[in-house]
Amino acid sequence: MKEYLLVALALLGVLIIGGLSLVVPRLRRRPEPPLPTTEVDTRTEEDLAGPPVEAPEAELSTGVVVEAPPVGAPPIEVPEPTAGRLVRLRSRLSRSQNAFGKGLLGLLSRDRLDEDTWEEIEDSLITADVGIDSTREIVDRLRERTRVLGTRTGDELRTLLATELVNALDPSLDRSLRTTSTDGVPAVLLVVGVNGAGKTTTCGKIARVLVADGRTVLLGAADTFRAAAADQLETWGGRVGAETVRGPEAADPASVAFDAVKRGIEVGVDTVLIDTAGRLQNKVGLMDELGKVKRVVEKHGPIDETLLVLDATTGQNGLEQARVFTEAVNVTGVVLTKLDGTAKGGIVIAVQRKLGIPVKLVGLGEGKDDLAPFDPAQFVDALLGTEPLGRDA
Ligand SMILES: Nc1nc2c(ncn2[C@@H]2O[C@H](COP(=O)(O)OP(=O)(O)OP(=O)(O)O)[C@@H](O)[C@H]2O)c(=O)[nH]1
Repeated sequence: MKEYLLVALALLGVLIIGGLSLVVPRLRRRPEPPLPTTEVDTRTEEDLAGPPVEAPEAELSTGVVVEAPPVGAPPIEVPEPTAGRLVRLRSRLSRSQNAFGKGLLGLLSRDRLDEDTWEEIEDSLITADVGIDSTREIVDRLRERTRVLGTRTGDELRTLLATELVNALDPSLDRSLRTTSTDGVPAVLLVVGVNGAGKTTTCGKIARVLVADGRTVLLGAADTFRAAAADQLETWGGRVGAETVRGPEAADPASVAFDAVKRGIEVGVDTVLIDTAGRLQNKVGLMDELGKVKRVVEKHGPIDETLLVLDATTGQNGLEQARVFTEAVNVTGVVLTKLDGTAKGGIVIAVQRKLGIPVKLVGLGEGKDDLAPFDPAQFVDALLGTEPLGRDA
């Protein structure tokens, strides 16, 4: 009996030891993670921040800093494509539409186009800021054509008016933006204009237009007069993943512009967009400052595009200020902002005629993508509140 008890105890001991040897290693081993159903993001904050941004050489001398997008920044936006924007935003021209569409078309559809009616048509065009010379030309041609063609129906008159307005906008002008890099050197766009015209906003919107079209962009905050302008620009850039080069407050705008292009060459972007200040006491100061920005930037290569930003609501007065800029730098295109805020859409015609420079872009609101490439036929259709009449739109 005693032997049986000893054998049973020995067997029990063997069983316990065997069981433990199976269980203990399992307890020690870390449990296997469950098989992931989706990819797990194992990146650290450093990984997310991307490769470290090298400080440009110039930082040592001028204090210019490159702002990389902050860690944890909101996701990069994909702006809407630019094709057809003017058509989509045509309702923004509703104030001008009343003057042109309702006013002019109403006059033209009167039973008798007598002398008084023609005078009223002339007045309407002048009131809409078309400018005296252009108005005379448009009305003379309309009178002549209605007489020769014996045009009477509303549709025919509308077509004639539209044709004359499009002609006054010279559809043959080149309105493309030169934004493609050549031999690894980015295209450089300088944005000028009086303060408050919408320069910084326009720079941001252009950056979005370029990104939407697949370009890489770097912004240069050479408006060092107003500290908030650089912050504003940086916010615009950050939204579409574009770097901003800025300097300390009241830094030399030319040195910031220089460093922006230098950085653009280093990182190999397609386009460098430079925002400038317009708040200058007098014409000489403005000419000096912009002239210097131009000379210094051109040490890297020629400036590809100089855009003059004009506020459409300032009408004919804005045109006088615009002249100062055209004398200081070689303006290659006009951006007419705030067309949504005026009934005087005719200013586009006056601007082109007076300055002899094509309107390339129009601002139609404060929204991020409220900037459209300018197209004369689409613009006239929007002004008249009509559908395209078989012209190239
Ligand atoms: N309604 C409307 N507002 C616009 C348009 N473009 C710009 N603005 C507004 O105009 C105001 C001035 O714009 P900014 O871009 O700061 O002007 P700025 O020329 O850079 O001004 P400074 O930096 O002071 O020289 C802002 O409130 C913009 O939102 C537009 O097309 N339509």
